Amino acid sequence: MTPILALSGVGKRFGAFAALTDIGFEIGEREAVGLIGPNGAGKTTLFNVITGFLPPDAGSIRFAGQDLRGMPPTRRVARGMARTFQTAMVFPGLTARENIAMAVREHAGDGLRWFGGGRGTAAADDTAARLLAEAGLGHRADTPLRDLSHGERRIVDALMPLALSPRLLLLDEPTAGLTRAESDRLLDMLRRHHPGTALLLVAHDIDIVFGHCARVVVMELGRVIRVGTPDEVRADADVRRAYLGSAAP
Ligand SMILES: Nc1ncnc2c1ncn2[C@@H]1O[C@H](COP(=O)(O)OP(=O)(O)OP(=O)(O)O)[C@@H](O)[C@H]1O
Repeated sequence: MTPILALSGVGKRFGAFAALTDIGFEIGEREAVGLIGPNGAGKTTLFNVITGFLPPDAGSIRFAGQDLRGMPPTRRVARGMARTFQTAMVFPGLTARENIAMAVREHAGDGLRWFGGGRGTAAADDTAARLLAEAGLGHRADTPLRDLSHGERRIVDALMPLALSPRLLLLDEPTAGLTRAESDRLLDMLRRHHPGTALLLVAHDIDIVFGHCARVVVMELGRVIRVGTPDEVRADADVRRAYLGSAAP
């Protein structure tokens, strides 16, 4: 089967500094893949290259079989590649449901008419309510974003791109600042209610990555040093040296 994402020989330099060198790995349809590595390994740079915010200098990136060279981020999103919501389309004074409904309508090309109560408002509202209920936040749907806890906000952040029903969701530290229980709940929700969405998950907490991803890509100094199952990665001497330190994970 064609992988949803396939990287081959991807490189990125900042001047003389090689931030990414010869990056290659694949993500299967519906697969959850973790991306770990010490600070400065190049994880965020790789995210930006995959999503089109930075052009690579070398290599190819294919999404569902299509070469993404030169494709702007908005077209990548339209084709089913989403990342944690980073635009200004978040309104602290509006409720959780209203914010997510706006993301749904934005995706449907109907964003600005939201204010006028245009067509599709009820459907978008229903989708938002369903997403919140699935995430265990149904009781907070009518709470303004600014009144949610940090953990609840992170869950809403992750729900915004799900409004796009993406084929691939890239999550850069979605669990930062969450308790282990909140992190597990967020990732369980993603896998249970959105099994058709493949994930690329960056998280500093390796237990979260090992616990929720079928395979793990390990980066060090801009290179992939290992791709394997959590057990394989845990047992790998290079990974221990590079990322995990001398202590066994
Ligand atoms: N715009 C830039 N110009 C120059 N160097 C950059 C730029 N962006 C990133 N770098 C460098 O590229 C390297 C990789 O950074 P990146 O943020 O991708 O790593 P990371 O694995 O995400 O790290 P962290 O876990 O700390 O977020 C770092 O040495 C960083 O200083």
